[in-house]
Amino acid sequence: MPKAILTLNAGSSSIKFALYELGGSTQRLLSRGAIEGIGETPRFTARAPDATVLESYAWQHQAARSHEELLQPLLVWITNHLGGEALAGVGHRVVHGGPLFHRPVRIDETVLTALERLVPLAPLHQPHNLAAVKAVARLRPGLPQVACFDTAFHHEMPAVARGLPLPRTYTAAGLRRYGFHGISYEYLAGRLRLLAPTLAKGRVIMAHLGNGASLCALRNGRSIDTTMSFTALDGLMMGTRCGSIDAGVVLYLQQTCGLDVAAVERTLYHDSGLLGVSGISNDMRALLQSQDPRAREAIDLFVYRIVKEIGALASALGGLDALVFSAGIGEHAASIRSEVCDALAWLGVECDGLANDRHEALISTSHSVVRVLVIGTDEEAMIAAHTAELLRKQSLPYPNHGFEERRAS
Ligand SMILES: Nc1ncnc2c1ncn2[C@@H]1O[C@H](COP(=O)(O)OP(=O)(O)O)[C@@H](O)[C@H]1O
Ligand SMILES: CC(=O)OP(=O)(O)O
Ligand SMILES: [Mg+2]
Repeated sequence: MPKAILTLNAGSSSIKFALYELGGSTQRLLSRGAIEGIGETPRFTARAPDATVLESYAWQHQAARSHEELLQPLLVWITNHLGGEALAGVGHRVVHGGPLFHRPVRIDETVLTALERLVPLAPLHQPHNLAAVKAVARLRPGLPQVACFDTAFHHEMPAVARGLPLPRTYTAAGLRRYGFHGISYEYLAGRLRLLAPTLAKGRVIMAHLGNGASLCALRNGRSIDTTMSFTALDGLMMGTRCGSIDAGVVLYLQQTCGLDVAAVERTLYHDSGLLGVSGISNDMRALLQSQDPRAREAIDLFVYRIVKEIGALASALGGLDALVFSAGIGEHAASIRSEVCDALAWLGVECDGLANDRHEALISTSHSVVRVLVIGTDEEAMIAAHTAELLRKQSLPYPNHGFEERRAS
């Protein structure tokens, strides 16, 4: 019976998963899927690598459901699908690793407690990431769980890129720039090394444009700066998040508009960005199809902020050799890519319209000083690789860890 790794990326409205067979030194994708519609009418879908549906299950009634209740059918399906209990471990996307965690780590009670303390630094993600960890610990005590961090890839950014110009008492307490989407950037850096090894050693900017959006500047495959910072609220405008904003706005919202802390958090994380500016949707597809001028205004601001931040990161890199688009918008929205590229003509970016419309891997012309690429990201594959590596290092079979100790006591 083959051993397998399950990856979980738990968010507020969905839990994305992937199942990999554990080979000698590689992992083979068996299935990918999601539990979607959490908080409304949840449904679970598992697909084969070719996207055919293997299993689909909808809960009967709309209800607030625990992660445990939501993950139970997934674990049962995995057991049946694999022909027995064959999971070797679960790898989680955990968005914030804070100052302590800068590589994947086996999760025990101590690790979990440390990660809980980071919830205020990633209120949109961390509580859901950790709820999935706790649910798996209850459903499958003894099953090894590994946390892979969005922040880890940026850990070695130069000190100047990590700094925040605040009094030392605060920076000493951990207030610094961390950066996110690192699992995605690590995957993309690996893909670029395979596709264009020489280019990968150069000055590269990657644009992860999904619901959350950020840019990463890489030199020789390593992050030297990124647009998100202490929290995943900084940098680019996003689906519902504002991105970089004058800190004075936060004071004004509280002091003059009378918003309390919870209302400020809701405004900046949930009600801003594409949704807030358009008043229509946080979904780029809906905005691109809309005739409403507010949709265009939101898209213009989204593109403008990307272009401006690319200029800033190109300065940090001292020039630019390659620009990589990725994630939902970056991989699929040709018009957004072409608007960004057109505005970067001064930097030597020249987009090939036909290649761009066809979503080809290389979308710059042969004259373009900067190579422009579209690379699909795969955070799940990266999490599976890290989880498998860590479990191998700790050599199978696994010793019992903190969760069981607590249960036994
Ligand atoms: N064909 C498309 N054209 C334009 N935007 C798209 C397309 N497909 C997906 N998107 C956009 O991608 C975004 C979601 O990106 P994704 O990487 O899936 O986000 P996340 O993983 O953070 O949920 C949404 O704004 C969605 O509208
Ligand atoms: C860190 C972050 O913004 O993640 P996501 O894009 O999944 O919301
Ligand atoms: Mg994502």
